Amino acid sequence: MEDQSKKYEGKNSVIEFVEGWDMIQTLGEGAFGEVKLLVNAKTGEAVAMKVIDLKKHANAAETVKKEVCVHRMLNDPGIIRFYGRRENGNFEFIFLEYASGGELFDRIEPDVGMPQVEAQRYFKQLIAGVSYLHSRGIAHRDIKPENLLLDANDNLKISDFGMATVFRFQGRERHLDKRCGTLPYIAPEVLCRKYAAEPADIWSCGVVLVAMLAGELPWDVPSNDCPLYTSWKECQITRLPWTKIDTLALSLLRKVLMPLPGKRYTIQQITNHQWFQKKFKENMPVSKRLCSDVVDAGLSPPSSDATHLSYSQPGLGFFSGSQPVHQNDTNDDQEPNKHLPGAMFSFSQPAHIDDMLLNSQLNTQTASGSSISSPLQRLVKRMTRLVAKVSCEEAIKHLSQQLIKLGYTWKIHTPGVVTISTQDRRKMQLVFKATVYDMQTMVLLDFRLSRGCGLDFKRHFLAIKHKLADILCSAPVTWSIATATNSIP
Ligand SMILES: Nc1ncnc2c1ncn2[C@@H]1O[C@H](COP(=O)(O)OP(=O)(O)OP(=O)(O)O)[C@@H](O)[C@H]1O
Repeated sequence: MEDQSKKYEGKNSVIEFVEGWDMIQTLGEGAFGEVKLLVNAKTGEAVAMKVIDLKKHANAAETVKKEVCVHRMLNDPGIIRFYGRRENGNFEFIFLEYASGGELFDRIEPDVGMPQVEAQRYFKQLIAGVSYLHSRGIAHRDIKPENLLLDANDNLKISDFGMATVFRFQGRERHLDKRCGTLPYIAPEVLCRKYAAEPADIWSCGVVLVAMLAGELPWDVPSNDCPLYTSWKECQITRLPWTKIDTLALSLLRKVLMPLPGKRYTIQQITNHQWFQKKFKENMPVSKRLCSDVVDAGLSPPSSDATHLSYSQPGLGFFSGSQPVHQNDTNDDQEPNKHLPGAMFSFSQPAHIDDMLLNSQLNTQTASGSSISSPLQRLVKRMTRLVAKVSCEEAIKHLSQQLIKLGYTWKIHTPGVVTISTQDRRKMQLVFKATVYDMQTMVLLDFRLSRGCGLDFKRHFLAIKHKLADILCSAPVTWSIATATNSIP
């Protein structure tokens, strides 16, 4: 088959990955590579593709094999669907259900969190997903808001099975001993002894709940040399973040974040708890919020319900007709583009359906002239994007100057991508990237976390945003739509 990808090489265009499937944007970055969005130019179907550079890390191949092995066993609405994998040279490609709502992490406002009603909804879905995993004998071992994705209907999906393992097989359960996870979310027993799988995941869910209700993490690490943790153990709840959380939620957290795993609440007990069952008053239904955002922007409301505003998801073997991807196949017939997309996408010459839709969102009109109702529209408050009123070059220049003033270390490896390095509040490495996109009528600065604490990343983002005030659009008419849409790059 002709390698169509060659046609689209170049940093200023959308790249066709395999025939009919365009690589639109980078969705995120992980330890072993990037996650890209693939869209079928004809049908609009969307797929997330995890690209793993097997040569980059010594243990990448083994880790990925295990991840695939676990993930392909799972089939539940609360879990990101696994479609298949493909290997090509040094790269492994994993095809996954696309979660167009982004990360749960993006819904948490630093130091604030989110309304209880929303936190409860996400927590219920998280617990349902974890319950399914445990019923299949799988422990996730890295539950945190960055690994909890949201679909077009704002439903939570557990993702990233890189640390997952089987703890129960044919009715026989084993204790785990691998110390893995992310320190602030990890259960205390994981750090010091063999541990039971289920209570350890449940603990991490509790920390996610704290992050949702308070917008901050309760401790750096649950060990006795961390004063914030020891004070929790001693039931001292008269300080932050506990003072931000209401009594009923706190009473649940006391049981979920119970240091002794044997005394910790089980999923059954969590679901029976009053806070879990309480009917909180809705602030405003999502669909109403969607309409009011549109009205705020001076635009006509969408014709369809928010629940329909998504890409459709292909079934297994979504390349059928050209190149089927079976879950355990390695298929080299179609050469994936080795040159993964560069930065500085330009949408000035839309050649694909996606480009038109992207532009239509910004212009509030679809190519056919109808008002906002494209299936790509998603109401996602991505808080780490900015719109500049200057050119790409000026935006980068200004950003670089401000980064120097603020004392950051930064580099430009790829044109249009500024990589910023610093330390988080725990003195751990924090790396994030600012990618500058030319959107024809405006310049978009998209900040994304590469490594480190997500909440600290947001704090740094706000400091940088403040310094960039001079070059930012204050209130463009289309901005609430643009920011609210996860479909722009
Ligand atoms: N299916 C998906 N749909 C949309 N975005 C996704 C999807 N999968 C991953 N992402 C984005 O890419 C990011 C990195 O993905 P993921 O965590 O799976 O990679 P990883 O290499 O396993 O990362 P980690 O370093 O956490 O192990 C996610 O946090 C998310 O923002």
